[in-house]
Amino acid sequence: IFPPELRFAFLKFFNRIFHLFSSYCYFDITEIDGVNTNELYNAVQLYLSSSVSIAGNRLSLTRAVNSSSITFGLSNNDSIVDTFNNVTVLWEHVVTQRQTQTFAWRPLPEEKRGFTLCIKKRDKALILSSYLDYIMERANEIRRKNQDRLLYTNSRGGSLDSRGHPWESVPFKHPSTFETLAMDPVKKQQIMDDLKDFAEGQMFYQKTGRAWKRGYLLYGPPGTGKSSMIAAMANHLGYDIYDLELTEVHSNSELRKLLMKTSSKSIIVIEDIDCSINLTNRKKNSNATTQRSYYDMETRLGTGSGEESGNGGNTITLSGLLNFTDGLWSCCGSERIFVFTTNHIDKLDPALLRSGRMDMHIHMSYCDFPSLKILLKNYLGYEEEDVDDDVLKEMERVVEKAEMTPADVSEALIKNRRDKDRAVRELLEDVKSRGDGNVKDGNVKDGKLRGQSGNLTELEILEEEEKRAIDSQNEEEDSDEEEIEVEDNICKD
Ligand SMILES: Nc1ncnc2c1ncn2[C@@H]1O[C@H](COP(=O)(O)OP(=O)(O)OP(=O)(O)O)[C@@H](O)[C@H]1O
Ligand SMILES: [Mg+2]
Repeated sequence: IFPPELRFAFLKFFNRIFHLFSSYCYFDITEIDGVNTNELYNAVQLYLSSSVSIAGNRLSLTRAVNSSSITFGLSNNDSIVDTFNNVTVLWEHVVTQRQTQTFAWRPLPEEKRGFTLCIKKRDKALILSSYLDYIMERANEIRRKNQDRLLYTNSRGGSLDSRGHPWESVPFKHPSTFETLAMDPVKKQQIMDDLKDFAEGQMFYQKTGRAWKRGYLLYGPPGTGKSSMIAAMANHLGYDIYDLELTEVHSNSELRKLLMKTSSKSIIVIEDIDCSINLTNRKKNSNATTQRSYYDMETRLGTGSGEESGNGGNTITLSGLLNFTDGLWSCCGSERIFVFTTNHIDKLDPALLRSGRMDMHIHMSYCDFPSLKILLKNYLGYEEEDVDDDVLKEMERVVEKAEMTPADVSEALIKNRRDKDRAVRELLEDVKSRGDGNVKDGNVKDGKLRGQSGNLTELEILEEEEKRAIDSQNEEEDSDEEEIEVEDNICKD
C-alpha cells in the first residue's frame, strides 16, 4: 500500500530509534573493503577458528590444498560468544548473496562475507583500543604456529584474482633449516643472530628512524645452498616467502603494486637477479655477455641506468627495483626481509651493492670441512667420532681444494646412503680425485669442468669461463695465499 520510498524511510527511522535505545553497538568487518581484501576479516576468522573448535555447535571445516591442518570456521550466519578482559562480545558470521553486478572492473566473489561484532555500548572504548589489536596479534601467532606459511609467486603476471591479489600462494613446506644447512658454523651463527636482532628490533628501528626491513644478498656458485638458506630463514623466523619473478613484471608501477600487496613478516625473494633483469649498464655490456643471457630482455627492459626508457613506460628499471627495496614504497608494511641471490656478483650494478643497500652480503662457498661434517651428520647420521680419523684428516686436507658444492657432496652421500661405509669411502675418493686434480691443474678453477661428465654444453662452458673470470677477480683481494699456492704448483709442473 505504501510506496517503497516511504517504506524505506520508515524502516530507517525505526532502525535509528531502535539503536538509540539499544544498549548494543555493532561493527561490520567485511571481507572485501572496497577493492582490497580486509586483513582484519582474515584475522578474525583465524582468531575465532581457535575458539569455535571448542565452543561452536555448527562449524564449517576447511582444508586448503596441500595444507596440513584443518581450519574450523563459523558456519554461515552462525554466531559465537567470546570474552576479553571480562567483557562479553558476540561475533556473527554474515554471508549474503551478492546482487548481480552491473559492471565491475574485476569479478567479485559471488558471496558477500563479513563478521559483525556486537558489544555493549559501555564497553566500546575498551574493545576498540585493545581487543582488535589483540585479535591481530593472536591471528599472526596462530598462523605461524600452524606452520602453514605460504609461498607466494607472481606467476600470473600482473593480473589480479577475484579477491584483488596479484600473488598466488601455496603452503610452504621446505624442510631446510639452519641445522641442516651446511656452512661455516661461525658464519651461520652470525646470520642467525642478525635475523634474531632484526625480528626483535622493532624498538630499535623506531628509535633510529629506519624502516623495519633488512636486505641480504646471497651469492655463490650454483648448488651451494642459496635457495636452501632462504627456506631456512623463513622456517627460522616463521615468515612467508614472496618469490618475485621479475620476468613477469612489466613495469615499475606493477612492481610497486606487488609490493603493496605483500604482508609484513615476510621475505621477499628475487632469485638469480643477474639473469632476470639487466641491472648493469646496457651500453657497457652489450657484447657477448648479454647475448648469452637466459632471457633476452633487451626489447622489454629499460637501460637500467635509472629512467624509464622510451617504450611507453613499459619497463622495469634498476631505479624501480631500488625504490622497491629501498625507497619510500619499501616501508608500506613492516618487518620485511629482502633477499637477492646471484651466481655472478660482478654482474650487478654497483648501485645495488653499495653499503646500506643490501645490509649483508653472504658468500655461499664451496663445501669446506665444517660443512662436510654437517652433511655427513645429516645424510648418514655420522658424528665426527663415527668416522675413521685418517679418513677425516684426508678429507680435511683435500676438501677445499676439491671445490665441490654441498649439492655435489649431498648427491654422493644420497647415492650410497644404505651402505654408510661405502658412502664415506666413495666420497673420500671423489673428493681426493677432484682435489688432487685441481692442485695439478693449478689455474683451472672450477671442479665441474674436470668433473664427472665431460659433456658440458657450449652455454655451460661459456658460463664456466665467465665464472672463472669472476672468481679470479673476487679472489684478487682475499686470497693472495692461494695464488701463491697455485703458482707454486705451476712451477712444480
Ligand atoms: N649449504 C648446503 N647445505 C645443505 N644442503 C645443501 C647446501 N647447498 C646445497 N645443498 C643441497 O643441494 C640442493 C641444491 O641447493 P640450492 O638449491 O639451495 O642451491 P642454490 O645455491 O640455490 O643453487 P642455484 O644457484 O642453482 O639456485 C639442495 O636441495 C640441498 O639439498
Ligand atoms: Mg637457487
